[in-house]
Amino acid sequence: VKSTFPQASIRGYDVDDKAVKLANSLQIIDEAAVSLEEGVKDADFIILSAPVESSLSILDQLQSLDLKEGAIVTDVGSTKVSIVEKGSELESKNVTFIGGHPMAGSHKTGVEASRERLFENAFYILTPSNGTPDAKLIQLQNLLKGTKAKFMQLEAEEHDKFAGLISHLPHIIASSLVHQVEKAGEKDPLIQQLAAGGFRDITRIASASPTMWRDILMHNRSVLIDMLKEWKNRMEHVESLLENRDSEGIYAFFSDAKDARDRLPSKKKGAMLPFYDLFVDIPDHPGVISDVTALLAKQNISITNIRIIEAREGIMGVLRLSFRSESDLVHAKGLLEEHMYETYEAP
Ligand SMILES: NC(=O)C1=CN([C@@H]2O[C@H](COP(=O)(O)OP(=O)(O)OC[C@H]3O[C@@H](n4cnc5c(N)ncnc54)[C@H](O)[C@@H]3O)[C@@H](O)[C@H]2O)C=CC1
Ligand SMILES: O=C(O)C(=O)Cc1ccc(O)cc1
Repeated sequence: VKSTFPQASIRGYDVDDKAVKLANSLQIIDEAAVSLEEGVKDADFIILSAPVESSLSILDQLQSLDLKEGAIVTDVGSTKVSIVEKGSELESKNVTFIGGHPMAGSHKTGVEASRERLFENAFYILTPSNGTPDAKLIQLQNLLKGTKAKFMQLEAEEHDKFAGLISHLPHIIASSLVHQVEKAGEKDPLIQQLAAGGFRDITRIASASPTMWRDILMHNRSVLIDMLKEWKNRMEHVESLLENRDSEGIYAFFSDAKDARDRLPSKKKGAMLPFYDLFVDIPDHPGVISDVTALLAKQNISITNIRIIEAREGIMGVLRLSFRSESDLVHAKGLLEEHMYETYEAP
């Protein structure tokens, strides 16, 4: 928002004080509000970015708070039907609710996982309802144009079906795989050590916030129940291919999946790329940053992003280094600790 509207003032509120403080010191917000009430009064736009169940509770609270006439409220939740239904109640206050879902992110949570270009080239779904004035929809897209996302309008029901299939079901499957390996690992701890490569790729998302995912499942229940039935049928099909030693069928199972996977539109820079962050405490004296980067360069560890956080005069600053892979991160951490730097990873 700031890149397009430098004059805009962004007020942030979170039930967790630490989150607001960090957002303030990273200059993601201009001002911390002490309460929801203070945060929303006079606001032209209100963006809810809490887990779905919490956003529903915030929408309830907004009903009894003073809001500016004509204000636009939107959210970024991963499910839309229940949110859009609750949001429409704000019409009685002359406030427009438009559901939103930027379809990009990562398995990381918290303010520290925010990125200016996170939504670049990603689809940003908006779910206006029949009564949503066109002018309000245009105003919201205009506000968000600095994200450089590709806006798309969907019905809330349609959204929940699509997101269920491409995001929520895969999340359940990833977490189930981790459970299966964890269970087997109780008997045979070597299994966990061997779980690398493909297993880590396919299960990365299982490291995401359990609160966020509980809420997503609770609010896309019926869609996911149907999809799990279909999934179980598919697994039974694989099982029967194995039981029947159907080598041709097994080949076709993989070959058809490969063809379909290879036809998917390619990933564009900026969208859905995982990142691995390491935070390094840096004393406030010249040359420290070049020392850190030189140490990593000598070991051929590439940094994909670097940012200095909270470097005010006279205090210890924090350097955020982003890497392409977890192994680069682990390597860098070891190296910097050997050189007496204090490091820590984002939760
Ligand atoms: N993580 C991701 O990759 C993506 C997440 N989303 C959606 O965005 C929303 C937020 O997700 P994240 O930013 O990842 O979660 P997060 O856990 O990083 O942030 C959520 C924040 O909401 C705060 N919060 C909870 N209840 C609150 C309340 N009643 N009032 C004020 N603040 C409250 C929490 O303290 C926390 O700081 C979720 O609805 C999620 O479905 C959408 C696209 C991508
Ligand atoms: O980690 C990833 O790759 C994601 O896909 C993150 C994500 C999680 C939830 C969403 O609704 C959208 C994106």
